Amino acid sequence: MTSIDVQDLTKEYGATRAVDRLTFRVEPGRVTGFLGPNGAGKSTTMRLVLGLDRPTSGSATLGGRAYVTLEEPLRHVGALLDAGAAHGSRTARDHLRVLAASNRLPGRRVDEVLEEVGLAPVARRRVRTYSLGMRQRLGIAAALLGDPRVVLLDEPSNGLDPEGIVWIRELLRRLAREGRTVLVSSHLMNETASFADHLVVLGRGRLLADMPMRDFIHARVEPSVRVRTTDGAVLRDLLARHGYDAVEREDRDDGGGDGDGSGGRWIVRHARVADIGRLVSGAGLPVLELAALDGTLEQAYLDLTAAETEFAARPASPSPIRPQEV
Ligand SMILES: Nc1ncnc2c1ncn2[C@@H]1O[C@H](COP(=O)(O)OP(=O)(O)OP(=O)(O)O)[C@@H](O)[C@H]1O
Repeated sequence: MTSIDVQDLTKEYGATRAVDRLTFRVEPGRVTGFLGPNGAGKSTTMRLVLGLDRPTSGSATLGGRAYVTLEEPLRHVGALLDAGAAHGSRTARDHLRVLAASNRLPGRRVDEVLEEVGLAPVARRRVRTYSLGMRQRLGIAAALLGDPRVVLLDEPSNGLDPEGIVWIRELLRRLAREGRTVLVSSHLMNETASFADHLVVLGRGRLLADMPMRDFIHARVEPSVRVRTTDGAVLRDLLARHGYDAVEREDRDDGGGDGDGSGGRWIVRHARVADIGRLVSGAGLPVLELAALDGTLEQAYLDLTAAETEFAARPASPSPIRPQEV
């Protein structure tokens, strides 16, 4: 199995330390989301892993080997770093055929990956006529060409239409199921939440988090419960007697209640759905609605990176944050 190992990695550009003593491992068989604010060092780290730049110190290896020592590297590692990398005057098919030939890959792989990324019908068009999303698909085709064990994708959803976004999500999940090592950078938190199992988060070149996505969210966003019963006042007193901090939330649609005289929904902070359900039904109150409010990756991420964002356009959000009251 091929992991990516980043060990004490540092990269300086003049006075800028883009990557700062970074150590983490990307394991096979899962999708690792690579997150961090603009300028955090994600692309630089990927470039160092791919041997496109030399570290100032430390190392980045694939299955224990530096990229530059790999023969026919596309057979080991596929990467999408810059969707504009293909030559505009070439057709997509020719672009891939050149790549395949230089890595001694069979020509049939070109047609297979063009089919896989949905570009087969336009494969003979020049790349300069491609839209951003089509170029992105071509970059992904190039990454998959050598059937590699390791896949690194920098912002793969960039420019993709909704169908393309669903497609990339399913592709990433499948690559992980096949036991490949998949590292994907993104600024789209909902997207990342839909495909990542694990997260590596950077801030100003340093490692801020390296953990399962679920743990990352649970550690930062307090769990809450949404509940509605036939009698809001009785519910409020009951919850208060048991020490729960609950607030009534006006319904957005009709300004309160569902026409059944029950009042609005209550959001109970620091609560688990089983505890609130037991309490309310134990008191004999009919439950009209009961739901766990899970924190989102976006909330957890913003909480962590608020202090790390070099180019923040607004003040940091208060902490701790609550799940979205949807
Ligand atoms: N070739 C370079 N020369 C000088 N500085 C660079 C170079 N490449 C990156 N940097 C600097 O290194 C830091 C990290 O940049 P990097 O592109 O790795 O961040 P990133 O996390 O990928 O950001 P983004 O999310 O905006 O793509 C930034 O301060 C950037 O300006």
